[in-house]
Amino acid sequence: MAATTFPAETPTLTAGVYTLRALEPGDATAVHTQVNDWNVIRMLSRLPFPYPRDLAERWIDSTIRQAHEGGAYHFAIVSPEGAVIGCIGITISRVDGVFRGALGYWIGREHWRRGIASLTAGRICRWAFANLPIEAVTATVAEDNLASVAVLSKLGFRKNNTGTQDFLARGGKVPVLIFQARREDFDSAGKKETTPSPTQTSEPAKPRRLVLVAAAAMIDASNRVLLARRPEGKTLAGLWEFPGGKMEAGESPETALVRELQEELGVDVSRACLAPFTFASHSYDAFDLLMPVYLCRQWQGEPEGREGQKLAWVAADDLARYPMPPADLPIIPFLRDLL
Ligand SMILES: Nc1nc2c([nH]c(=O)n2[C@H]2C[C@H](O)[C@@H](COP(=O)(O)OP(=O)(O)OP(=O)(O)O)O2)c(=O)[nH]1
Ligand SMILES: [Mg+2]
Repeated sequence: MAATTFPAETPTLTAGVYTLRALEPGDATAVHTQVNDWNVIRMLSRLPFPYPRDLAERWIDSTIRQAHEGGAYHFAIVSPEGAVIGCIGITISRVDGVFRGALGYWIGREHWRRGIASLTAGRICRWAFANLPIEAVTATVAEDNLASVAVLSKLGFRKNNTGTQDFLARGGKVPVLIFQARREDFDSAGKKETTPSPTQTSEPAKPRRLVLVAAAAMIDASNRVLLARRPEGKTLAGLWEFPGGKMEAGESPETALVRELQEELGVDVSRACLAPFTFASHSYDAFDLLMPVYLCRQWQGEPEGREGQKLAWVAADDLARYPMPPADLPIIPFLRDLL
């Protein structure tokens, strides 16, 4: 089903001046030359040292297969000059029915200390949370890998556990730190309200911003509800929402919703077909959301994701399987009762 589908290919992404793209057989020489370096390989658990050239070829083949199977997405990090200077990837695992991604990367030694790991790891995590049905990203690093500990901490990962792991190149077990990040760690809007620090409490409280959003539960002839996946780059990326958007100055909620449904889905809805249903009210970190939700059973045109967002028609009983913004959760039981 849609909430658990994985892309069948590794996409091409940009991170600053770098391009992240699927590995190709022609990358084997660059991969081999750079990874076959004790300073790089000692931090990678599954790689032997010395690293044979044909292993680079076989590994690249396996990355292409893994992407087709939805098991892992590995990217070559390509410099503006077109050189492969490192690799980064997310490997998917499923524990107790919950998908997670394990982040792994290496950067060629000549390219260290330029922030490339932070930049590309942040990019891959944001892509993964917006596009894969994962709940968390983990990263396991050798305890003496201070550079990676700094990278992960800066990105918002938290140390979750410790352990030991076999490191092939070091010939035995090495103490490791296991870091984890969740979607909200990469998204300020999704973060829980935090307790202010003592210095903050002595400052006058900032006025809260109220954001008015109009949204629709569009329901088809089979009583399924239309959900849209918030695309990467927006707040709450990767979460499934009711189509809609912010009311602009001077707009009524209905006018805003008719406009948003045309812009986002390419459907024509008449105001008479919008029936007030319920509302959501939620305090996000940065603003208070007030969102009237309308029912809509009639429109013209076939809804399509005009802003690159994925769409899913979801039966009431399946709604809970689609991660939604916290503001929307109280609405689900109402929809279940209705449908
Ligand atoms: N449309 C919609 N927005 C929701 C839902 N739940 C929820 O918390 N929100 C929040 C997310 C955003 O902070 C805000 C809606 O903003 P938006 O980004 O969709 O606004 P928009 O369509 O006008 O897009 P933009 O032009 O501002 O990018 O409301 C929901 O079910 N539907
Ligand atoms: Mg919107």
